[in-house]
Amino acid sequence: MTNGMANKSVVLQDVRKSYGNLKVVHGIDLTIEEGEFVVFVGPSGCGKSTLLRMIAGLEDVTDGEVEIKGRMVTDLDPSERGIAMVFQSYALYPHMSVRDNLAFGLRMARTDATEIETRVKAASAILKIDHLLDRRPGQLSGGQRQRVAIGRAIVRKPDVFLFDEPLSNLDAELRVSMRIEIARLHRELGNTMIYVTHDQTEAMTLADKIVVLRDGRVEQAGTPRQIYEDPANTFVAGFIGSPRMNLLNARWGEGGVEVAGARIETASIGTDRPAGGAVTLGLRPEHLKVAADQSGKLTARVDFSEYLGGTQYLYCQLADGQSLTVEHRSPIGIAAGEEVGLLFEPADGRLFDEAGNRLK
Ligand SMILES: Nc1ncnc2c1ncn2[C@@H]1O[C@H](COP(=O)(O)OP(=O)(O)OP(=O)(O)O)[C@@H](O)[C@H]1O
Repeated sequence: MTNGMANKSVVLQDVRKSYGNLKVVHGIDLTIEEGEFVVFVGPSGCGKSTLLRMIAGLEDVTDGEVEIKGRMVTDLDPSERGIAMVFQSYALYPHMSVRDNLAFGLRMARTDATEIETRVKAASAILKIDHLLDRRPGQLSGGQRQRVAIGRAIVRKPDVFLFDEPLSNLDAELRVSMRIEIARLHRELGNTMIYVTHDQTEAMTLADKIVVLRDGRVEQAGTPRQIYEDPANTFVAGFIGSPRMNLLNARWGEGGVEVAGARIETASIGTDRPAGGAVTLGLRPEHLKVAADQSGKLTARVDFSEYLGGTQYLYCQLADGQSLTVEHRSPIGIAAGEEVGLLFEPADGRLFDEAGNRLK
């Protein structure tokens, strides 16, 4: 039952899930190292919560194996897996004080009373909720409730923390500060954490490893930087990054690709194919710059411009009607209707084949 690999925290082997005839998770293999912060991200319905709940033991696995800290836990109850889960809905007991909410799970597990007190004290200090211990959940703000929910996980001293969109019910400002709190918590506790979100900023800022899911499959797993700079396909390229990466329909030409009548040398992007075939050129908005004199690698008409203070977004159209977003650091006085030349380093471009897979 034990594989002897102490550094592996959670291992999924060909994990599948069906509801009746509906297959929602299609065979996922994933290894999560001890202490890693892993974020499952993907569009609504891609199966992230289902996958997390299968790790937790809240959903049965239709096929495959789940291993936690070298133990096969596929058929074990949630309470036997060494995990603690934090839900979006907080799931606190409304009639109990914060102190009792924190202590409840430990009392059920017949933990010694002094030990309970010590752990409740330590957790509430970490989360700065010591002054709220005698209140009930109804007397707390959303952010405070979520802290209590996280505290309840901490007191159990789990091997693995599981978070299911824990910040979705909070307003934007509080989400940012709680995000930083969770990062700090991970640094302080050093536990393995698995976190589900559809918020790519949370994914990018919290994760050691991001797992991008679509339709019950892993599209790519890697560090935030790998996912951002080396997306495996157009789905990942378009999903991570805001504004989105521009994905332009192009054709192979001589020594490069042709987009909207312009020729882009692709030697530095590292691939070359026979002329005529279709290809997608990916350009991040921040890699495009407006040329001072209208010359440039691409020419575009500005449809709409948004001034954001530190940056300016230009929503443009190329000669062939394809749209393109430019994120201009150092705002410039450009108005809708103007023609602009756009500059970029070809090496910043990313090429994808007709199936959407990255070409190198
Ligand atoms: N109990 C169920 N019965 C049938 N289908 C279900 C059930 N629970 C989930 N599903 C389906 O499984 C798929 C994955 O759902 P899941 O909740 O894991 O997605 P998700 O990526 O977490 O989405 P969201 O971000 O919207 O929460 C969806 O298509 C969903 O409709």
